[in-house]
Amino acid sequence: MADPIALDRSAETWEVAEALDQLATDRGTHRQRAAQAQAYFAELEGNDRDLPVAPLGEVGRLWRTQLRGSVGLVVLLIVFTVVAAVATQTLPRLLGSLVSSAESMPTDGVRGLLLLIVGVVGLQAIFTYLAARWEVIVGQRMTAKLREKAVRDALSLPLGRIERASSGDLTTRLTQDSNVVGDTLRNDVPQVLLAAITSITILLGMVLNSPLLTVPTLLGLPLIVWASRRFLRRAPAAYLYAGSVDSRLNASVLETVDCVRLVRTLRLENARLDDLADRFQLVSEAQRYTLGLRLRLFFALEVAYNWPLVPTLLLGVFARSQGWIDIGTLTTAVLYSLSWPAPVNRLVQTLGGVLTGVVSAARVTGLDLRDRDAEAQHSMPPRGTDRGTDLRCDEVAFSYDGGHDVLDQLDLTIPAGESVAVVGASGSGKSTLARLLSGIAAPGRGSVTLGGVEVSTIPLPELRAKVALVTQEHHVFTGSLRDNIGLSRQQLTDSDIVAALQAVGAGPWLACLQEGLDTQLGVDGLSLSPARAQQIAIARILAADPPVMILDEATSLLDPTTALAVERSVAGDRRTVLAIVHRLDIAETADRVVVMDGGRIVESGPPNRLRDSAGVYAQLWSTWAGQTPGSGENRPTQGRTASTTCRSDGAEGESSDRLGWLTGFTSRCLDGDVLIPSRRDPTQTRRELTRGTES
Ligand SMILES: Nc1ncnc2c1ncn2[C@@H]1O[C@H](COP(=O)(O)OP(=O)(O)OP(=O)(O)O)[C@@H](O)[C@H]1O
Repeated sequence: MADPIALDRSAETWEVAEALDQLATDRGTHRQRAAQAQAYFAELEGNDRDLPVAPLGEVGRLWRTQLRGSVGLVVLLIVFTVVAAVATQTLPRLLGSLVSSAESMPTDGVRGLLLLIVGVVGLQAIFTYLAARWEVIVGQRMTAKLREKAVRDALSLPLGRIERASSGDLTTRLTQDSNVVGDTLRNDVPQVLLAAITSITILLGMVLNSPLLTVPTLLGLPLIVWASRRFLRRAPAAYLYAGSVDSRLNASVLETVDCVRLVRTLRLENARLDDLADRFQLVSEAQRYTLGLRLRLFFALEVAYNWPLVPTLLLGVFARSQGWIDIGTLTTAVLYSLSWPAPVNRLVQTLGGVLTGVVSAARVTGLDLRDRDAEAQHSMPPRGTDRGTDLRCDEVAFSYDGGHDVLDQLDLTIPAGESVAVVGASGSGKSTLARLLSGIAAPGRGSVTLGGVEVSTIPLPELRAKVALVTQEHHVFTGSLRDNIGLSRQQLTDSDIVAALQAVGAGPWLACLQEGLDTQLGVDGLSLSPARAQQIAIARILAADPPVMILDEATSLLDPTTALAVERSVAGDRRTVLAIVHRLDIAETADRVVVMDGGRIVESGPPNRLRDSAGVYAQLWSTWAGQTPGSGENRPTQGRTASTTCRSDGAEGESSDRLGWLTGFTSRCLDGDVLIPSRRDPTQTRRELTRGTES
């Protein structure tokens, strides 16, 4: 996979600026240019680690969806805003009338006018208050809905897509981008609305007062339009770019924090700081570019909206001297000219905020896009007739990102109820096979079926109910032990949960817990070792009782005896099981062993038959048996069990999981390609990691 950091580095700021300028001058509609900008950045990034960004046009759809159900509130908001703006703009006219008629009008008339002015000021204050209050109510409602939608979209993203994306990108969208959209909806959009309505009412008031004295203000308008258009041509792409590099900075910070122990163990602090500095450099360059765009806009607009005051005054004095207007009209025109810059200034100041919000909304809406992924097909009508739970691969080929085929002409049939152990060298394609069988990815060629139905076309809920994939990754949710297991299936009884825990060898340490299934886990609760967490992850799936289970080194952190017992429990009840294993004593317990090499199945058969033949498995076995003390012919390893002694706090004591913990920890950090900045040679670092693990 191309290195995103290296690609970013090659994109010097001037190149970005040049490309942005080019985009801005290209012909085409605003929407076409936004699409071009997105295509450009996709190319610049040269990888699909970032989640998709919705076309800017989609943002309107998102906001319309958010508005649904709040239309009444929005209408009220607009009414309050318009009334407040009109009241504000009536004041200069009333003051002008007061000035022009002060001498001629009787005292009662002046008093009436003064009362009217006081009334209008009161009206303006009340409606400004109501508008401000409604802005917060509407904004908060929409923000809450948006957050819910973003989290829902993130949770329903295809697994393959989440795996490809960096965690920083997803986190940035769910936190920072969602916050920005919320702020925009709560603050910037109402401000823009109020400023736009106020500007229009001022302009209308000016024209009604004196078309002649409106001319200087109108002369500034072309400059406003030109500067705004220029800004809007360049800004979307620039803000998109800024959002993207910001995500990468966050990803680096998150990953460093996530793997902080490993960073310390391997003394990678300086490498991580260098990586952060490089990414921060890109962020500050992008921010400098967007700041430059804003400053140029502000400068042009400052000139455009400040200059009418003096010409209006001069023109007004001249018109008065000619007797074309009275003193009240002149006063009103000057008051309008004085009040004109404020809303226009507010409009411009909040424009940058609105644009940032639109771009963040495009990034949040991007979570809703499901193109380019196998899982998109799960919404297609199922192909084939459902005939149970046998798994079948026919002439399957698969490649990652259009690279070489990592699975090639692979044929495999697993009848319902059979347990199959898959063994083979690292990189032979075992995990890829597991991903295809569990529907995370679809084959490039050939077919993968479950009970005769193409896996990639089975609706996701149905597929998830039938096939469970358990990997080395495990997670303990904050909550009770009961909740942690019970969330896999509704209406599980305590005895079901205990049975699932016992099936994964957790019985002894469960007995140590004073609060039993009520024991709180996670933050502020009992902290479990990774091996215990792995037991919980498997128990959770066992409790769900799916007819097909695919285990991808799912017991790697458990001690050998427990691992063996767990794999046997999983295969019980004639469940269909495909287990990827590195330890051959576990493979020996399967009905059949399948040996993979170079993306193909090179051997398949009962373990004892394969062991007695002179094939690949026999060689693997003799190597493994030679390296593993205690292993012997046809005899699974009697491994060391983690000694379980109850500690005073009710948790289990453990002695043999530490190496497993470090191995799991390092592999997690490496698997995500998270830890090693681009300038390091990954092979070298892997070697360092291995040394660190061994020592
Ligand atoms: N996300 C990915 N993107 C690109 N290539 C990948 C990806 N995942 C795996 N590969 C490549 O596909 C090939 C098969 O990998 P796979 O993980 O399926 O093998 P494996 O037999 O499970 O290896 P291991 O035992 O080390 O887990 C390898 O060459 C690997 O580098």
